[in-house]
Amino acid sequence: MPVASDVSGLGSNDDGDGDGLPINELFYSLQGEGKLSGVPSVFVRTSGCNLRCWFCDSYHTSWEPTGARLSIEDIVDEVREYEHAGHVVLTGGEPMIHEQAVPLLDELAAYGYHTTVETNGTIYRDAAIDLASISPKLSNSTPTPDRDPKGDGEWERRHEDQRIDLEALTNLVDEYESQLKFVVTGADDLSEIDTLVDMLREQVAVTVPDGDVLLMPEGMTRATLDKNRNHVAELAMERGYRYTPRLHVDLWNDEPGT
Ligand SMILES: C[S@@+](CC[C@H](N)C(=O)[O-])C[C@H]1O[C@@H](n2cnc3c(N)ncnc32)[C@H](O)[C@@H]1O
Ligand SMILES: Nc1nc2[nH]cc(C(=O)O)c2c(=O)[nH]1
Ligand code: SF4
Ligand SMILES: [Mg+2]
Repeated sequence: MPVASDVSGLGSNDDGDGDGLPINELFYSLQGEGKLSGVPSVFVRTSGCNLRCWFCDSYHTSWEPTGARLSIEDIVDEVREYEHAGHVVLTGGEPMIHEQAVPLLDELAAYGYHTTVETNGTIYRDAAIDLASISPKLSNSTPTPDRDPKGDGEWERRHEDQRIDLEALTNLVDEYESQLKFVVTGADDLSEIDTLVDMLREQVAVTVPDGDVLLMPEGMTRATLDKNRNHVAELAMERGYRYTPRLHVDLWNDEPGT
């Protein structure tokens, strides 16, 4: 199976061939997004991303990546401390930029965990993934100079060039149980989503039901979600796609470690 080789964009968190993974945070919460919303889960958040969405709710994994390198063994030991959790969510940043995500997922599978990987869908890896939670990035995510949180649009071109990789998306959808989770900012996004879903349906060997296409309101705070969620819910009803809440934001706003 092909593996995307360009995993650049790590900045200071480039893990090369080193052992372990740069971890930004590890915490226990409820899965807040997607088909498994509400399920108690341990979150392992890697640092570093190959994209730069202007709205990224995990700024310290993308725009300013920070984290400590932990061995696979130490990560698994920490996960196992949360004895009520049978689900692990590997997220980031972009977890699939890290080659060491594969042995981590193997080890978690060996302990019997259900694994969800939250990914932007630009990199395919052959790994022990029970649910590929794919969030392809629409043009609404591009850090144009007017909405760059850090600079003057230096990442605009690179983000735009890399945000969709149809081959990686096809492999992810063909090889894993999956959901396509789009961040929606308005009605204009729907034609872009329809076009991408149609293109994918032509490429993949499996069926992609409308129920596996999820619309998620943009918003890293409760206040922003209050403005966006009803409109996005109505768009999901109109189109027959599924709506996903951001349960963690509803419950805990933007508190870290939730
Ligand atoms: C921080 S990302 C990490 C995983 C991966 N890089 C990705 O984008 O899918 C986790 C999830 O949060 C979503 N997300 C990030 N910022 C958001 C925002 N402001 N509003 C809604 N969803 C957001 C992403 O689309 C993704 O589904
Ligand atoms: N509770 C909770 N659920 C989540 N689902 C996906 C998340 C992510 O950041 O990938 C996330 C998160 O950060 N918190
Ligand atoms: S792809 Fe994910 S982690 Fe990377 S900038 Fe976008 S939302 Fe943040
Ligand atoms: Mg999050």
